[in-house]
Amino acid sequence: MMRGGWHDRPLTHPGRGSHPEGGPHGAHPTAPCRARHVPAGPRPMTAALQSPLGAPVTFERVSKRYGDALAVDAVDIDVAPGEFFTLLGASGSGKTTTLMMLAGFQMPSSGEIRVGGRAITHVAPAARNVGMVFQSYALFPHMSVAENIGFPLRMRRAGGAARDAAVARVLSIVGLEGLGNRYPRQLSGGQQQRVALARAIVFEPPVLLMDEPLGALDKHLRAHLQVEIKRIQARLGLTVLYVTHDQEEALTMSDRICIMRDGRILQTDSPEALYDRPADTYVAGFFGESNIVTARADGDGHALFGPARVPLPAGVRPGAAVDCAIRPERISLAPAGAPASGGALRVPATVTAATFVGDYRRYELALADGTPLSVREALRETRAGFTPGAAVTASWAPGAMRFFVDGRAVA
Ligand SMILES: Nc1ncnc2c1ncn2[C@@H]1O[C@H](COP(=O)(O)OP(=O)(O)OP(=O)(O)O)[C@@H](O)[C@H]1O
Repeated sequence: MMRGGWHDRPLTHPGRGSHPEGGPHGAHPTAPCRARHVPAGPRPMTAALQSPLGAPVTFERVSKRYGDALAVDAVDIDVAPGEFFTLLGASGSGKTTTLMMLAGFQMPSSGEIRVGGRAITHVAPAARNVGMVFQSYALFPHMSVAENIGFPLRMRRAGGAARDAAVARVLSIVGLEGLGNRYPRQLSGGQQQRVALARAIVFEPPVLLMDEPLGALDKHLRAHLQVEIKRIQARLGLTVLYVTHDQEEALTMSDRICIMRDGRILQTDSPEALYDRPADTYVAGFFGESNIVTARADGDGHALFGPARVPLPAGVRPGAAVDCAIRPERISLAPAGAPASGGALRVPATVTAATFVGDYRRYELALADGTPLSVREALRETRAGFTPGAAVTASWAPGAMRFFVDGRAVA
């Protein structure tokens, strides 16, 4: 929705799963249900129709308490101008509450939020100038597509010609040229979500909030719109705060991802860093798979991963229980007895299961002492796959391993 303003929205708060004319977001009973009124927009229309750069967004020690429950616990977030920033976490981790505090629909219990360097914690939603898109499209059913998209501009008293031009422009940006006269009920789910996106960006807000915007769409359409949203965001230079619980979506779309759990931020990093250097076992478990063996550190800086003796990072004290992790795709397989490549850890194993999964093969192995190991091998035309019972050597670079003590990564 537009500018986060109560005036800009259908009469109910368009939370996930809610219909524009239906009940408010169940998890947010305090959401606004005000009648529309014409706001004093923060910028004159002429400025709003120029292309602005995205604004930086800062949360400083922001908490939100509902009664006894701490939904968001002293979070610090810094989003750069034009950055695609994703909040990712399990259900109830505080993602939506964080977004709603930025939109102005929830008031922080403590801390400060700034947009473009300006403290907005006590600024009314209408004056925050953020665009919003929700899983439920929250379109006005009695308005045409063009009227829906032009609505925020009308609320900002944009003249007819300027409004028509802006609507035509965003219709083209979201790929809906020619559909301006249709009504929402005459559109597919994906098209309706494009209208919602067009409506959120028509006044060119420097910050766009998206809360599970693709959650209602099928997988194929999701993938398509993910690319579209990224394209539009890059083209307009918008700062995007995006909420999802889909890790693949987060990895594909984000410049940085902030992992939330129980209202806290566990790690904020690039997708690559989160995948390769998770700060703890929870984050490691969030993305992809890992083979994890818990072992005792010996007095010589090593631990046994099954039968393999692996070097540990400096700083692991002797006797500590260490979770030693290696991702399935970092392991190579060769027939037993094949020449060794230098530097790799090499472990004899037996294939217990082999599965063809299209672009890769997945193997389950048993190491000599029975330790199970999953391997994911990209298909190579030059070699046939191994079959169950085959004797193989599994190998990987020691540097590909990650180690955790008491759940925290040790580097
Ligand atoms: N209005 C409210 N009153 C009381 N508790 C609330 C309210 N809104 C959210 N909560 C609680 O705050 C916590 C965080 O909720 P929030 O909706 O932010 O999580 P989320 O990560 O967005 O979850 P989901 O992915 O399921 O939407 C949850 O425990 C939730 O039950």
